[in-house]
Amino acid sequence: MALSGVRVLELAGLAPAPLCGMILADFGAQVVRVDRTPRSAVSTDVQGRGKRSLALDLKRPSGAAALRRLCRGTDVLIEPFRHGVMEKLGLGPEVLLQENPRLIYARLTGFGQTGKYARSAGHDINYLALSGVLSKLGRKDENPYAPLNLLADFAGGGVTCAMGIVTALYERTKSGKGQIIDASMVEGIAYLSSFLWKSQNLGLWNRPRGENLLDSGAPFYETYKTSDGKFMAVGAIEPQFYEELIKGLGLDSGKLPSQLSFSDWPEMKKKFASIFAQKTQAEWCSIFDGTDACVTPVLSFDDVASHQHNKERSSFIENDQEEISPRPAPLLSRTPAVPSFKRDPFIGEHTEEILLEYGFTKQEITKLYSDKVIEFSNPKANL
Ligand SMILES: C[C@H](CCC[C@H](C)C(=O)SCCNC(=O)CCNC(=O)[C@H](O)C(C)(C)COP(=O)(O)OP(=O)(O)OC[C@H]1O[C@@H](n2cnc3c(N)ncnc32)[C@H](O)[C@@H]1OP(=O)(O)O)[C@H]1CC[C@H]2[C@@H]3[C@H](O)C[C@@H]4C[C@H](O)CC[C@]4(C)[C@H]3C[C@H](O)[C@]12C
Repeated sequence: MALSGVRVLELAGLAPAPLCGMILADFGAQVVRVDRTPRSAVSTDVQGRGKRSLALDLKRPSGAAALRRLCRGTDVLIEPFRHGVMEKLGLGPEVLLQENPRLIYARLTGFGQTGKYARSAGHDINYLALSGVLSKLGRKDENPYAPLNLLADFAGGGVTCAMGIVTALYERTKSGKGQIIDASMVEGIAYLSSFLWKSQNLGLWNRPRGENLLDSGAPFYETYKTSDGKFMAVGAIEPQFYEELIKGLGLDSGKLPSQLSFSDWPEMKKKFASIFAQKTQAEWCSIFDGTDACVTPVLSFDDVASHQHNKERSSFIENDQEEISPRPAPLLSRTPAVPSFKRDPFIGEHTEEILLEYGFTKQEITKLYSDKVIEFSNPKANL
């Protein structure tokens, strides 16, 4: 796999850092999640695929010293705390990079390492708000609306940080040097929104929220309810595709206002809605599948894996526990990701084997254990 041989330590965090670690593990890196001890009964990390767990108390001097030692033998550290936490533990980048100049120290936070909010708590919605993007999301006359925690946590956070890590790993092949990555989710999501900034001059966003081309203003870029309570998604932007949509709906474009007549959009939406409400989702699929009308079913999580297209591409996978989840993307032709099919690790499940691998002796491990700095988990006790 592309990242095989890369050693990663991921300090356990909430949502973005676990995704970042899972991406690296899916593409072949050896990812160790450093969990807290005393451990809670169950890990809250649902993105532990392919990782192993080491339970280590970083607040104890010997625990922090153990992490320093682990960092000397690792390529990447992913750190998910607000600014100042690592410094307080004596584990700031100056210390760790001095001991291992090849280390890539990835700091994945909401607000970044500097600035007024660097030490403030926050979550996805706050980062999205500060990036400016939240102000664009939502329907007409409604409050701004955050699409779950997908944008800041995962796109602007986990994925962007993984890109930073892979870029730094590539650069290191030339310089031999590591570096610090300051991955702010506010900036990650702002960067992802470059298109919105750059397209302002095209007049795409001149109207209030919810009245523009791609923000649910246009009738041809909308979801519509079907007679069986499901939905269809319509994205017929280009005139030739719009024409196919009109045909599929049984309308005559000669008798309709022009596609880009903004003032007619609200009425056109009502018309489209009443037509979509007359057939089931399956009926609409049989009309639109195989056309260029850009009309697709809005699939539920129950239906998505069995949809013919997704099945043909094996886009979803099932692990040993019969849990279905998305296959890693993108597909690399020679060295594709090979996700683990095993269950996620229990906290502390691999403490001993990891420490041995990183050069700790049995005696050192026993001492850390008797000092309650590390913890082991017996998987059978968790079943
Ligand atoms: C799914 C829920 C999560 C949703 C997340 C969401 C919407 C997000 O936006 S996540 C993005 C959050 N932001 C960031 O990650 C940015 C950077 N981080 C931060 O800003 C902060 O970390 C913070 C604000 C997120 C949290 O602040 P906090 O004060 O708690 O932490 P820090 O200041 O960073 O300091 C960390 C301290 O911890 C010490 N530490 C760390 N590691 C160790 C260690 N190994 N040993 C010792 N000590 C350690 C460190 O030293 C710091 O100490 P100090 O403060 O003294 O300096 C899920 C959210 C809640 C989940 C549910 C919940 O857990 C209950 C159930 C549990 C059960 O097991 C499973 C079901 C649950 C219902 C569970 C379900 C879900 O997972 C949640 C709902």
